Amino acid sequence: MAGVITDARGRVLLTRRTEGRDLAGLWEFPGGKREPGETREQALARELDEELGIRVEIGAPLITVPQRYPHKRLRLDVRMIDGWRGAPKGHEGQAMAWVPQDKLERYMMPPADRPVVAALRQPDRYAVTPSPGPDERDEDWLAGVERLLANGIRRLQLRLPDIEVDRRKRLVAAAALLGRAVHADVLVNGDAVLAAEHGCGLHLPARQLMACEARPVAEDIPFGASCHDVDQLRQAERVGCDFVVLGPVAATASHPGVPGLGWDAFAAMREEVSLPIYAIGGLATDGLALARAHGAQGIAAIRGFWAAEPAPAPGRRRGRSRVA
Ligand SMILES: Nc1nc2c([nH]c(=O)n2[C@@H]2O[C@H](COP(=O)(O)OP(=O)(O)OP(=O)(O)O)[C@@H](O)[C@H]2O)c(=O)[nH]1
Ligand SMILES: [Mg+2]
Repeated sequence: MAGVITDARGRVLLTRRTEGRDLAGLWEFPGGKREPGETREQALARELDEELGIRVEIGAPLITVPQRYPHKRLRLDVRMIDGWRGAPKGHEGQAMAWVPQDKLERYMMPPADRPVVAALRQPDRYAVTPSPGPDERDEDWLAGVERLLANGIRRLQLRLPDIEVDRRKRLVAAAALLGRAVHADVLVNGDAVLAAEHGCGLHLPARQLMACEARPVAEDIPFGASCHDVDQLRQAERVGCDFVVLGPVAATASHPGVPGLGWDAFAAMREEVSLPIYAIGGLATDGLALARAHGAQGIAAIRGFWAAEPAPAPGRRRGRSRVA
C-alpha cells in the first residue's frame, strides 16, 4: 500500500528508502505492507502514521501495480490521500521531498513506481483512429478526430491502414493540427518519416518494434508501440518506449478469431516490465477502473472511443422545460 500525498501547491510527498533495506536510496510513495487482520485502508493509514506522523483520509484508488523484482513479487496498491492532519516528518530517519508533479520523473524510484507516476501524469485513454470508409469524406473523418478531442482524449494514434499515400498525408497533416491546438500527443502509426514531417510522435506495430535497435525518435517525441507478449514488452522497455499498448484483452471486431488474453494474463505480463501499459481490445471508458486495478495506465481503443457520443457542452440544458 502506498499513498499519494499532495500539498496545497499540488506537490507530491516522496520519501527515500533508508540504508540497509531492499531498494535502499530510491525515492518512493510512503506506505508499507499490510499486517494480518488489517484492511488495506487500515494498513495504509497505520503506515503513514508510523512513517510520517500524520492522520490521513484515504481517497480513490490510483493504480495497483503488479511487479516482479529479482527476489520478490509485489502488488503495489496506490491510493490518493484526500486530506491529512499533522506535520509530516521522517519518523524512521528517511529523507523527504515535496516534488512538483512535472519533476517526479527525475527521481530515482523502484520499477513499480514508473507506472504509478505515469498514472498520475499521463492520459488514461489512448484513442486509435479507424481508417475512413471508402465513401467517407476527409471532413467527416476529421470531425471524428475533433469529437475525440472534444471528449477529452489527449493521446491519439493516427492509424490509417489501406489508405492511399497522398490522402494519408493530408489526413495526418490536418489531424496533427487539431491535436496540437489542444496540446494532445498525436502519434503516427508505423511511418517515422511521415511522423517527423508533421511533428508527431511515432507508434510502432509489434513487428517494427522487434526490428528496432534503439529508440528511433528523440526523447521529447512521444514513442509508443503495440505488444502482444512478454518478449515484445521487454523489447519495448529495451528500446525506450514511453508507453505501450497490450492486448487484445477481450476479443475484438478488428482482430477476428484472436481470443482475448483476459485481465489475469494482462496483469501477469505487466509484472515483467516497468512501463506504462494501455490495455486494448474490446474496451471502452467504462473499463478504466478495472484496467487500473490490473496495473494498466488506462484503455486504448478504436471503436470504443470513436463511436462515443460527443460530450454535452458544459452548461447546456438537455431538452426544454415547458409550462403546460
Ligand atoms: N511504500 C512503497 N513501497 C514500494 C514502492 N515501490 C515499491 O516497489 N515498493 C515496494 O513495496 C513494498 C512496500 O513495503 P515497505 O516499504 O513496508 O517494505 P519494507 O521495507 O517493510 O519491507 P522490505 O524489507 O521487504 O522492503 C516494499 O517491498 C517496497 O520495495 C513505493 O512507491 N512505496
Ligand atoms: Mg514503508
